[in-house]
Amino acid sequence: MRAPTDFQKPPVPYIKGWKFTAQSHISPPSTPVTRGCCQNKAKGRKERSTLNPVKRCLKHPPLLGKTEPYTTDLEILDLLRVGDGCNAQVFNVNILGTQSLSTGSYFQLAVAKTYDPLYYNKDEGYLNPFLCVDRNYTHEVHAYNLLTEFQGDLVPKYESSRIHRTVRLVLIEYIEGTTMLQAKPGKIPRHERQQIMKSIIDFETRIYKKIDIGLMDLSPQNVIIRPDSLVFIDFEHAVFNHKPDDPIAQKVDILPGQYISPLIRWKKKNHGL
Ligand SMILES: Nc1ncnc2c1ncn2[C@@H]1O[C@H](COP(=O)(O)OP(=O)(O)OP(=O)(O)O)[C@@H](O)[C@H]1O
Repeated sequence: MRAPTDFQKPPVPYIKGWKFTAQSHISPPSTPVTRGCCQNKAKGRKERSTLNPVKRCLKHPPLLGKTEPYTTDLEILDLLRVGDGCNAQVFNVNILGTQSLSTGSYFQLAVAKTYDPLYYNKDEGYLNPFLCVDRNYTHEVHAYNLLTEFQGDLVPKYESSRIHRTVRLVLIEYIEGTTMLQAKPGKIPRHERQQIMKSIIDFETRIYKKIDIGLMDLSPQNVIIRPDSLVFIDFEHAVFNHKPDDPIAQKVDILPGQYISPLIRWKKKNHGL
């Protein structure tokens, strides 16, 4: 048996200037979230040590969904988060042209978030990359669909879900600003910092109460600060219907399937903020 690191992977193809065509794709429903649902079982761990990563990707194609015949040509402009080991490959793209029947307005510049299992190796094999990218893609798409009324304001506008070869991606609006993680709190007056925290709790509460989305990854890197507003990104860990899909997890006091005042939920919970 070989160590997984003995296998060579092709270099990450997402580089500045690369042009590619992506096809319209309708995501399958969001995958159920149950305890350990994305963990690698013994079989997966063995396969990771015995099979070349490219062959593994071919063996485990993403969930099917529905591919549509409309294509978009894209060119990578800037890399936002790209590399082997990243959860998703995130970069800015120029939309060169679209062959589409849709009359929706397309923006010229978009963020492409690409769920490529070949470069997903978080937690050194503890998690199964194929189950993770299926979960991440389907949950992100489902969340944006539910968040329609917030798009262009509290969350980026959502353009479409796409497929490039066998890899899934979403195109969303680019938001100019600084993530809360990059911001220097010492340079922001206290009342503004308090207003930021209030806006975060208000948003989380509104979507939890109104459209049944639980944000499991609400953290500083997922809040973009603009001069006069906040924009929230990254919904791949969102859960729906106020509860995980697991009977055991449902008994745990985090998402009991009913509305709870934010005063109570935020008192106990560590959101990493
Ligand atoms: N719409 C956007 N506009 C501007 N920057 C963005 C946008 N989407 C993502 N980014 C940048 O790319 C980074 C990674 O994006 P995102 O959080 O969606 O990816 P991720 O792989 O889920 O990240 P993580 O590993 O933190 O969960 C963000 O922290 C942000 O800096």
